[in-house]
Amino acid sequence: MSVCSLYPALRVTMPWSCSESHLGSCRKQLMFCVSRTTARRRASTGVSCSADTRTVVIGLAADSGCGKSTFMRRLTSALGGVAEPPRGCGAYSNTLVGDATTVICLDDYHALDREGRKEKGVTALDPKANNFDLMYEQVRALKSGVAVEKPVYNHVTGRLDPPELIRPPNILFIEGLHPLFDPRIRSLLDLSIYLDISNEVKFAWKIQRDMAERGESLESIKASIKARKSDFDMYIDPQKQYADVIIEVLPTRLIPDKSATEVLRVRLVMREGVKHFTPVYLFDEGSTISWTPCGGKLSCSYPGIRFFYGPDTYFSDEVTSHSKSHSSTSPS
Ligand SMILES: Nc1ncnc2c1ncn2[C@@H]1O[C@H](COP(=O)(O)OP(=O)(O)O)[C@@H](O)[C@H]1O
Ligand SMILES: O=C(COP(=O)(O)O)[C@H](O)[C@H](O)COP(=O)(O)O
Repeated sequence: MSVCSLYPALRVTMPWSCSESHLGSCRKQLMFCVSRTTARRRASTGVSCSADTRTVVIGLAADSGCGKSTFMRRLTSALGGVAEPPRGCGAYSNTLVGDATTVICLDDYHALDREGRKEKGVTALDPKANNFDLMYEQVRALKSGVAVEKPVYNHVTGRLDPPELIRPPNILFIEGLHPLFDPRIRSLLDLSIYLDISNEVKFAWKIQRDMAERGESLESIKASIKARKSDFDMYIDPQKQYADVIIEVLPTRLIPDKSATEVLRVRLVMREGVKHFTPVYLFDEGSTISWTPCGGKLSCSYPGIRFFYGPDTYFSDEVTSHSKSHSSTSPS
């Protein structure tokens, strides 16, 4: 392979692209934000790279329940083929292999299993519970074209299963709690993404997922959220300062009486000057656009859609803000 490009996926409207079917159902509000200087370059978003011999590595960081797996499923399918666990792996593999992509979940590098964390009184978010040396060695090996035997963390038993073979793909995603935590691992990343989901939305997503899919009770989920809060603030949230792309999901400001988890606002921030990454601008580079369509033409209550693109700041960096609001109920 000589060139790879991710244009459709990293246009990243994430799961909420503005399609006709979404416009009709009126549930979410979107806002995108891109850096001002990168916005000057060209109209399409993309990662491109010459990759004759090496694997492109993309990190996706977020807390539990923030949509990492959902995002990865969508992204890998957009990049070709149905991403599935590797052939011959155990039943509880956390890995997804697609035509050009492999997604590994960094939970597999937990150094302490569930019992071990309990004994030591640490959460999975604590760096002490994770083996960053091995994570670094294996991501580095894959990036340089060498297959690895990666551990597997079994989320059902809470223990480590036998390792699985991971071959170097064209594009390797490393998703999890800490892809941007260790500077050695950051240095291996060609692109980094942070999903910054506001507490209201994150907890609603996590509670519904953990109850439906992981058999947890509401009380135990709430207790776990509480127990993890300080480690989230200390070890997970600060990673966003290193991300090239930040996707914020926040409660709406459009409809004050709607519940925060029904109507969402999304802001996309893209840093400038990232090698091989060409962020998006809307309509006309460097311009400011604000658009609110006529409510009478929407199938939802006015203003169901709001769209904005213009200057903004992120961690003191000047960025340009894209905002697009529309409504949709489908999460992914
Ligand atoms: N883009 C989205 N829009 C709406 N809901 C979402 C979205 N992404 C995730 N969710 C909800 O959040 C839950 C947790 O998402 P998941 O991808 O499993 O998170 P993570 O892998 O970060 O723990 C999902 O079951 C889904 O209900
Ligand atoms: O925070 C996470 C990440 O999972 P996710 O992002 O998929 O929620 C999990 O709590 C730990 O990996 C420990 O796993 P467990 O709680 O199963 O022991």
